[in-house]
Amino acid sequence: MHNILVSDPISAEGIAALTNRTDLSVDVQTNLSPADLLGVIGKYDALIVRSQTKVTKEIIEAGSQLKVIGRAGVGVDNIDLDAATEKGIIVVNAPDGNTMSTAEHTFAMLMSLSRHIPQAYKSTVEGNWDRKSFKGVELNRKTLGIVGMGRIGTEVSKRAKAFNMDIISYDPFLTEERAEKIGVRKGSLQDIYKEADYITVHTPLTKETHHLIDLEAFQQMKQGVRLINCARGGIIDEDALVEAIDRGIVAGAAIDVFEQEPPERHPLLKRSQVIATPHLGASTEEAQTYVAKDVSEEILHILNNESFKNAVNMPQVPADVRKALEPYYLLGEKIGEMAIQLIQEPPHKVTLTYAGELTDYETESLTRTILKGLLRYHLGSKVNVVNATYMAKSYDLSYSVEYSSSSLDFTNLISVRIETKNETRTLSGTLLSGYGPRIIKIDDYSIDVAPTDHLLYIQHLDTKGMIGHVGTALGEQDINIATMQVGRKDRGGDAIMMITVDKPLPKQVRDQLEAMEHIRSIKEIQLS
Ligand SMILES: NC(=O)C1=CN([C@@H]2O[C@H](COP(=O)(O)OP(=O)(O)OC[C@H]3O[C@@H](n4cnc5c(N)ncnc54)[C@H](O)[C@@H]3O)[C@@H](O)[C@H]2O)C=CC1
Ligand SMILES: O=C(O)C(=O)COP(=O)(O)O
Repeated sequence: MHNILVSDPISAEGIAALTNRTDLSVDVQTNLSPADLLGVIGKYDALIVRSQTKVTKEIIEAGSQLKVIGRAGVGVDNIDLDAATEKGIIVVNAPDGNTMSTAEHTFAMLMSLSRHIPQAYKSTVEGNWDRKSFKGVELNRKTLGIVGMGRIGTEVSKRAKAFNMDIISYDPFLTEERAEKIGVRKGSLQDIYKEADYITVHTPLTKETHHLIDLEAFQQMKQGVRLINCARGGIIDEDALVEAIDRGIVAGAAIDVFEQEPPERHPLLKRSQVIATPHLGASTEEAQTYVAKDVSEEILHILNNESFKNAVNMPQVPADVRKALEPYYLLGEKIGEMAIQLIQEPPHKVTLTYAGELTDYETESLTRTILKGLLRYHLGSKVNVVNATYMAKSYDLSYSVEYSSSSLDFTNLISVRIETKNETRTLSGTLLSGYGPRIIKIDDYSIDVAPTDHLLYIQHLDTKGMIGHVGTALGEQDINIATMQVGRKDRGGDAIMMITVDKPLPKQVRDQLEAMEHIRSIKEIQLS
């Protein structure tokens, strides 16, 4: 039974996929204080939030069972992503469900701002009939600057075009081709400041976008510019906006989101040029149902160990790539697990090489799986594909990935080279059609071994009788040999045996083998 906590108001219809399940327990508790949440989070496997709940490092650390945090919406700035990644908790969002609603809200704000609708409404219901104070401006033939041309920015641009606006946009990922296709001009932030009559922001709130629009930016803007923020409080510096309004640079601002929510008597709210809504961009029947449905589906997939698509703290793996790589994940994990057991000292560098048909795929997810196998051996189950690269870095283990055209006549090949201060070991494996994962090379020795639970790797001198001696020693202690592979470099030189046995070796057998003449080293390899 998995326990799920929903800590912000969410569409009941949207989460029906979770609440209808008898194998899940879903608690909806939308009035928890941070202290309450801290007290209860320990028993939940999944947490679903909107923008209200602040999922801090402290909450994440107290979430000892947490596997997934679902954001029923887009912005994840209320979730400490680094803390979640460090703990191996997947964070998923619902990136598409509220695009239309937020674009429409932005447009409602743009129009309200131009025609002073909120101010005029207030005046009218107060009994006035003031037709002079609320003279507006047309959108027709005005220039709209859009900062952030993602999903919402693009939908806003379509609506603005229908109003015959000229659109100039800045987004680090906006190419000339895409700009042309959407029918907007690509420009810099400075171009926008110089030319725009209206500026609307649609970026996430990040370190880079925090106070992106500050006093210096306002000083470059056209006198009488109007601003809209339906993205995140903090992208526009609120104090600078107040100053820009007071200096007459900004003629009006429409604000849906605030640096602190609720904004508690911020001077902005005292300016008659400012209209505001309480973070309503995504608040429609439709958007709330879509985002809740999307995030519920993702949570179900994650709790059932199925593939999912909207993780924000690990790479997205398209379904076709995941399907193609699925059988390699097991091979990769086993190779990682074996490689770490071949070395005697802490590793400082790992090089992964993919060859054959693996070079056709984006292999980041496979890399994470190999690192997971490698790190788990010492660090345990706290390592998973979400935090594998983070964990590697935090243990000063650098890793790199190479693609090779040489796959040693196999259709696919994964090699791991693991380096310590004094040793370098390499291990290669392949997925043999019809046979599954095989280890086909250790250092310079070719072998053919299935990565089963108990392996015995013996380095010895190539001399007669070795196989018999080892076989007899194991047999006498009731250790059954399932398979045995031998390999040598040169006649009479270094040789290896790779033996698969049915159970771990008792210490006395190990000691006995180690004491045997011509045996150089014995390594027991346990795979999970
Ligand atoms: N008011 C509300 O209720 C809602 C607010 N939002 C906010 O709107 C934001 C945008 O949402 P989407 O369009 O769905 O996200 P998106 O991810 O589709 O688009 C964001 C765009 O911002 C661009 N960007 C990032 N840094 C930038 C920078 N420094 N300058 C210019 N562009 C930059 C990205 O390249 C991307 O194209 C969200 O991050 C969220 O914070 C989203 C939904 C509802
Ligand atoms: O999706 C987003 O980023 C939003 O800002 C919507 O926030 P909300 O879910 O309405 O609290």
